[in-house]
Amino acid sequence: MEPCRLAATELACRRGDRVLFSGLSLALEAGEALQVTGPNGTGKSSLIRILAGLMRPFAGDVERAGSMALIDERLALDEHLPLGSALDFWQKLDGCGVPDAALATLQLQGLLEVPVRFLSTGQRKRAGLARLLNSGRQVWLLDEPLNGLDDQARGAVEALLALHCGGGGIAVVASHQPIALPGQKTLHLPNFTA
Ligand SMILES: Nc1ncnc2c1ncn2[C@@H]1O[C@H](COP(=O)(O)OP(=O)(O)OP(=O)(O)O)[C@@H](O)[C@H]1O
Repeated sequence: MEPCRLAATELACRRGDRVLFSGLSLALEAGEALQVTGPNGTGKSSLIRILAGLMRPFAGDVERAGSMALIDERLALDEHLPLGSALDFWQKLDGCGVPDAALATLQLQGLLEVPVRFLSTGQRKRAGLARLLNSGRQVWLLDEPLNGLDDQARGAVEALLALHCGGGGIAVVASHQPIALPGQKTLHLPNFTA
């Protein structure tokens, strides 16, 4: 697999009539992780969507190499299927299953028979992370991955991020909560407020 890379040059983001940030550049190579911090409304989610290619920046460019995955509050799993079947659906498309060890780390093994719509907030978040692992993508863009998680699950997410980057992946994590990341690089969005 080719090494992945994610770089942004002189990005600006406008929402409505407001420029949220400008002059923002970043560069991540294989194995690196970045936490994006800032108070509510500073544009963390907007930056993640720009990096994903889902939103056009007001100015600047994004350079992407490698396969990408985005996790936000929307759970891309069929609400009517048991969790195991909902994950299997994507496994068939992606050709990449969730390793048993990851299911155990995310404490999902006992929930595979439960319909997705019955999962609690934290369980839904963990299911979304299983879907992420299922996709086998190189560049992870995670929008508030710790929301709703208990301490044990937070530790699991940190462990999965360390494994992912240790294996040559890249992670960008938008979070207003502290999170342990390999290298512990931080980009504080208010520093780029226009
Ligand atoms: N479609 C839109 N049109 C106009 N303004 C928008 C639009 N979407 C978001 N915004 C505004 O852009 C700003 C940044 O939103 P964004 O969701 O990127 O912030 P955030 O830092 O992720 O916030 P939070 O920590 O609350 O998740 C907010 O003030 C929001 O109201």
